[in-house]
Amino acid sequence: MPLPKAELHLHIEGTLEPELAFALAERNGVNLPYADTEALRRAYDFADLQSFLDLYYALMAVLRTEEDFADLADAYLARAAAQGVRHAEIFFDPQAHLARGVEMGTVVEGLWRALGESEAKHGVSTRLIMCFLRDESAESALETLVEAKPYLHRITGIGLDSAEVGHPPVKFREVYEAAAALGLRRVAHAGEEGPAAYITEALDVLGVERIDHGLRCVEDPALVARLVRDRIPLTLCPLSNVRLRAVDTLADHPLPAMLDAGLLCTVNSDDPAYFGGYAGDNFDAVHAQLGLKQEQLRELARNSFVASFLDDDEERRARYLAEVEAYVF
Ligand code: HPA
Ligand SMILES: [Zn+2]
Repeated sequence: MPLPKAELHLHIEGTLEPELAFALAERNGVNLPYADTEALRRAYDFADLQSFLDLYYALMAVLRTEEDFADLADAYLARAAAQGVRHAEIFFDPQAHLARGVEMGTVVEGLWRALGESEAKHGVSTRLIMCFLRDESAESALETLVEAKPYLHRITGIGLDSAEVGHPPVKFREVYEAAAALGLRRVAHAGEEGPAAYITEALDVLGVERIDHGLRCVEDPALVARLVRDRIPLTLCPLSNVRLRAVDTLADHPLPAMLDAGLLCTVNSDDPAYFGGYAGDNFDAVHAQLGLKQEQLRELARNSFVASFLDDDEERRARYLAEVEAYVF
């Protein structure tokens, strides 16, 4: 039995495995410019975040109907459950779908078909987090929030993703204020490729409660001290960092030093279909290649539930935390 954990940094569009991409392409009459799944997998050789994002957005062409989004999410939840994920807070990128003529309702209700039955079917509780694309305009983000208003009963929070450098958090001040006024929780990607200053800005200007990635905080000791003091969670994604060349090899990843510094680190998969592994695979990799001890893996699992948005269900959080403490490696 795998270690129980929460996954807090997971883009549902990044769980599109080549096999499902081809199946959905056929169902929807979409032509993919790859001969087969092997040829597609060979394209997963990324130089940086942008080269990944180009393929990530292109493959979304196969996602058209509620059924497609439901199948995508259900496949993820089945895989996650098999790797010990008990709770998943799932990102989605509505602008990438709206731009292709797929409506907000198709995306949210499609995802919800799978999320709504996830507990009964997979034993995984879920939350949905709507991300804005930071390389799109602030106006577009505000319009997207308006489009989402009929579906806010399904959406726990907002996030910020896509190309980071040159798109600082302050660009999205207004939409984060509007979302806060609507009672939405706030997170943002910061310090993946962008500088540590973007992490500080996300905290100060956007009022985020968690930082997605946050890897580059290590370049700013005063920021590290603040993150430790304020118990700000970081949703790290080790295998993603290797595949997108944020670190040279997994052995170079600062996770052990970050844990030693007292940072509230969590380990997540980001875009598992593209980056070589789901949540449990990331835990296995930091154990095998970064030398994290079993008790450090338990700390990461504990942190994942502490950092989760289970504040509306403390009884459940306590149950999950008890599972972590009782786990025998
Ligand atoms: O790792 C990521 N970083 C930024 N944007 C993203 N969108 C999907 N995955 C990512
Ligand atoms: Zn991400």
